[in-house]
Amino acid sequence: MERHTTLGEFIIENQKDFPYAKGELSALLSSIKLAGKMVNEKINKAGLSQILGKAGQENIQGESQAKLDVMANEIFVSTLRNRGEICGLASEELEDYLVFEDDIHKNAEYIVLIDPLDGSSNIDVDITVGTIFSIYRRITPKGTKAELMDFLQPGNKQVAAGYLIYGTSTILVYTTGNGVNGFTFDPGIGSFFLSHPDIKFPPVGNTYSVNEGNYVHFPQGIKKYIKWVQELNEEENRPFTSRYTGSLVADFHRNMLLGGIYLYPQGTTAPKGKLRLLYECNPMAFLAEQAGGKASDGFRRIMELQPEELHERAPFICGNKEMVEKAEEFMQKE
Ligand SMILES: O=P(O)(O)OC[C@H]1O[C@](O)(COP(=O)(O)O)[C@@H](O)[C@@H]1O
Ligand SMILES: [Mg+2]
Ligand SMILES: [Mg+2]
Repeated sequence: MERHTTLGEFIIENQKDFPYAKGELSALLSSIKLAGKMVNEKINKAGLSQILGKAGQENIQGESQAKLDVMANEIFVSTLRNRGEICGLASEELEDYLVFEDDIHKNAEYIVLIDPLDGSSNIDVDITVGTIFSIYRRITPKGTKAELMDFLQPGNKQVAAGYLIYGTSTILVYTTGNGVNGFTFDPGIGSFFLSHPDIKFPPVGNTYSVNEGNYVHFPQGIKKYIKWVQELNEEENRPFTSRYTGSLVADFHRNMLLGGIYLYPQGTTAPKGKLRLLYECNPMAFLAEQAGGKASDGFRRIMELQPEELHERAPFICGNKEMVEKAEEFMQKE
């Protein structure tokens, strides 16, 4: 019988990538895995347990929170708080970052940023959703309280990033800067097993993911790029296929496995786009680059952007390298 590597084993085996590792990052990844299992369990029976629908309150971004947004956030915050590997946490669902002040946490090395439930508009209609996480080493000295500067680091300082996708099966995909690997959850055994080793974007892609309903608001460059992908050109395999789920994690995952590009550009109604730089764009950009793809705001590498606010947004173009460069070409021409 073929032996599948568990996520736990893989994390430990790959600790050697970090010569000075003391196991804190491995323990933190295991905590994220545990919280992911708990959220997965809730999502799988969402329709039966009164956790569909709105929570009746808004988050800092003025979005009405789904009950599952709040629940997933609580699960991640309590799991990560109780296991002492981080000194602070920031979340899409929390106005301000959390500082964990007791001694264990104060001496912790890492901070985490999360989008506890990505694709919230799809929860009640049983379409794939996800969780996104990004991990940094703190800047402030150990033994002190975490500060805003620990969170406002550019994406190229991430030590790890990943997502959980709650779809036909539940998969945890992550990178620590040595490639991207995916692990499928086996509910019968209760463990994640390596199912997608060393994921790379295929050489070419022909799928584009964008909310065309916003077309009228898009910048000229993006309008012209979308027209270009829709033109007939058999040699270049155009027109491309349009696929857009309304869940960044689901569209990114499909495009990384099958080839494609995801775009959430700025627009007249959203001058900086919709997606949040720190816990949506940066982690996906790290994964994309590690899988041979690219992520930009149309002009600059996402991972070089210097964040100024916790919940700031950024235009986001991410996918196969050539496809992103083509979109950038149209943006820069304009
Ligand atoms: O409905 P729109 O405007 O196309 O936005 C969909 C995008 O917004 C998001 O839902 C934003 O994420 P959240 O659900 O975590 O707020 C992405 O997952 C998705 O790609
Ligand atoms: Mg999101
Ligand atoms: Mg969310």
